[in-house]
Amino acid sequence: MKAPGGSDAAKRRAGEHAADTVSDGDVVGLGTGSTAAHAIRALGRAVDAGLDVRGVATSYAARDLAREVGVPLTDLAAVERIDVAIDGADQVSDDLALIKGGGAAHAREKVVDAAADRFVVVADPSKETATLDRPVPVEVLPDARATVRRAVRDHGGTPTLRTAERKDGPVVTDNGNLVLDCAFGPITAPESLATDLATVPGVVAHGLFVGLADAVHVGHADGVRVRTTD
Ligand SMILES: O=C(CO)[C@H](O)[C@H](O)COP(=O)(O)O
Repeated sequence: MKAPGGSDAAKRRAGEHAADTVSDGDVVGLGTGSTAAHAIRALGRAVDAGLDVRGVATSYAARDLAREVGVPLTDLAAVERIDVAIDGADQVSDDLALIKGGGAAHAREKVVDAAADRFVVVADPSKETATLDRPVPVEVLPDARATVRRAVRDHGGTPTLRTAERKDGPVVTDNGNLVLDCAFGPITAPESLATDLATVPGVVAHGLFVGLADAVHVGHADGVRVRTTD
């Protein structure tokens, strides 16, 4: 479930600013979504200008874009660590907890973002909130959708199977799974909800990213504000 709106100029400023922090020789996690796409395009231009990096894509979409703009790719399965990951978010709280998965790519995004020495989030101001309150995307094994739905309800959530306007039936992720968007209202204890969801059998990955982001680059009309946990 995509977060509404957000100015493309602000997204571009954030993406380009984060791409500027990549160093020669880095293995770079390439996030998914319209804001991370600006970072990938900026990296493509930097590669044209001589920067030596290898990208690790978080989705088919990120991989296709990286190929199109000339960012050399390596396989996630071939790397043990990543220097920096640049990825978008659907919501960012005051303490840099995130909701991700608007593009249903959060399972692979979590592996890549968590493996990075530096995880840089790119966002526009519409993503900022004091307390997370958007539905949390939960990727589930298809056959576990009913049991996971019940477990989500037991944890106080309201699950909705994700569908797409231009497809009959449910959205199927890059990993062949389904997504339940789970509304919990304001999430005042994201860490404990994250643990609860992660331990439900059949959950492949959920979109709460707690304690992972090192910095958030927020694009504004007049520049970029960098937020950190310090
Ligand atoms: O988590 C994601 C994909 O699974 C995206 O990073 C998130 O949806 C933000 O996308 P956008 O930059 O287009 O607003």
